[in-house]
Amino acid sequence: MRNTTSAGQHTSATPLLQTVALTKRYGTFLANDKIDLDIWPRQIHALLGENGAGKSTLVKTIYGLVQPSEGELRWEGRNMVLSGPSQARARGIGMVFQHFSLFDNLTVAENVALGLDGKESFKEISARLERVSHSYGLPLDPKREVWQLSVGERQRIEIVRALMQDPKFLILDEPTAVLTPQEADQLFVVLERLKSEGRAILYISHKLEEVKRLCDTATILRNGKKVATCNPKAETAASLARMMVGAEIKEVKPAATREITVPRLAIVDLNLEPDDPHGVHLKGISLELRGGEILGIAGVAGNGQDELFAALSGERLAKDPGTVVIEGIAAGHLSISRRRKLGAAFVPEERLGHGTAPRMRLSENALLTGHVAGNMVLHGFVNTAATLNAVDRTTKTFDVRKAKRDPEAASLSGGNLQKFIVGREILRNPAVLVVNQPTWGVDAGAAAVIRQALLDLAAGGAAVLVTSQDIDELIEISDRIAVMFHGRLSEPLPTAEASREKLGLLMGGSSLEATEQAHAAGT
Ligand SMILES: Nc1ncnc2c1ncn2[C@@H]1O[C@H](COP(=O)(O)OP(=O)(O)OP(=O)(O)O)[C@@H](O)[C@H]1O
Repeated sequence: MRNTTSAGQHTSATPLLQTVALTKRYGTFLANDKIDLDIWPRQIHALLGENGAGKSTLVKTIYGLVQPSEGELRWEGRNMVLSGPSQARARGIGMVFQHFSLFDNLTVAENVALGLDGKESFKEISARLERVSHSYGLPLDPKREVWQLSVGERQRIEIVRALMQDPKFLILDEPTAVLTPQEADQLFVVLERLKSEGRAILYISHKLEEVKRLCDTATILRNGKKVATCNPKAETAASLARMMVGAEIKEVKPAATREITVPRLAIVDLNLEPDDPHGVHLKGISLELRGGEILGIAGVAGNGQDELFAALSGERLAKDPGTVVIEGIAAGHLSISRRRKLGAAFVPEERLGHGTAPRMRLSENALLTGHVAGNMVLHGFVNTAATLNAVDRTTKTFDVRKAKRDPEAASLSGGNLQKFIVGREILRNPAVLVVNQPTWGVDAGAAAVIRQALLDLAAGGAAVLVTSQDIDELIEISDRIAVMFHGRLSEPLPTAEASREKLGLLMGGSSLEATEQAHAAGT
């Protein structure tokens, strides 16, 4: 499959895949508008655009999940009509989705077997899974159950499952959004190898620096239309962002003065056994967060961040009420609504299912978390005007793009749903905000809006606890940063002292490991 020279010119006559004037309408809304795209073998092709620009719609059409309204798909120069993903896979098109489609209670091998169309025995699938995963440097234990795995490992399953079908063309939708810098580096090695094997890759990402580093070509969509194709290596992150947005992106500015006030959130020696035998045990976590402050928690996914969120939000109750203190009130035993009534707001990492009910309209979702504080329920009746008003306000402030005023949550693009959830909670003006991965999947412009809103919320007197895998984000907005590792939290560092390198080492457990050993020796 040698089709490009080292200089990057194509030596094959026809692209591997072409979209010709590809158009997708939802009602009167044009999600994709006459898009022409050429993908060549041995090419890593970026697909860029703001949230809602039409990237997922385009790749879902190429993968047979969405039927185009007009236009044509061509595979190796010939017209291709796909009635579903299995037909796409049969041609050699693989896809790794932004949201994983894995069953938590099944093993790695069982999950992979479910996604394969072939007729291999389960034993053969397990053996091949182990072989393929090791050969690409993405080791997986076929026998482990998915709920035991970190986000990075779960994504590895999706990638290995796609690779087991020996694809000629692999689509990845924001693969590094939930990865640490080290995990992302590992993934890039795999992608370079796939490219050198002659495969083509279509890569959706909002991280422009990584696109510059990895991709040979970039196609940029805006409002459903293709607006440019360029060599990202010859662009700057700012010039790529400008092409996506059609304007300059605003810089995030901390308030000139921020008054640090009273303690609003305290965690006092929180020890929590996991729900399940393989979850993370929270050990001796203590911190105090005052009004006006943003505290960042960095860490590789799966080190207790989800367990800490559950303990703070009230999804998990603590034995001792005094381990979680909100606005001076011992709250460890209180339900999530009672904690909300104290002035706290919570934004979980998982958008669909956890952050929103996917099949409910946005206004109904607004009611779910807003009813305790707002005027959304009057005399026992839902005040529809108030719930719609909350949707409109969030939409306007956070530029949530959607096809109609009050659609089902699941119909929003990933980034727009994230903007809606984070925006909904910020606009409630909480005294304490606990947010996990605030800008996961959000485009550069919208990420700046969300970060600015978090800074403004703190400037207005709230205490903000942000957990993120994006170290640069934490450095940009936090006053102090702590690192989670194996269920323990490091002493927070003032951000001025928290370099990328230092945090990276702490995330790998460098100094916390010593603390753990000391604890182990002492017990
Ligand atoms: N099933 C659907 N019904 C109605 N509208 C839809 C549907 N699917 C997508 N849309 C709309 O089409 C537009 C494009 O969505 P798409 O998911 O392709 O965007 P995207 O560029 O992938 O965004 P993101 O970066 O946020 O993932 C959005 O405005 C979305 O609301």
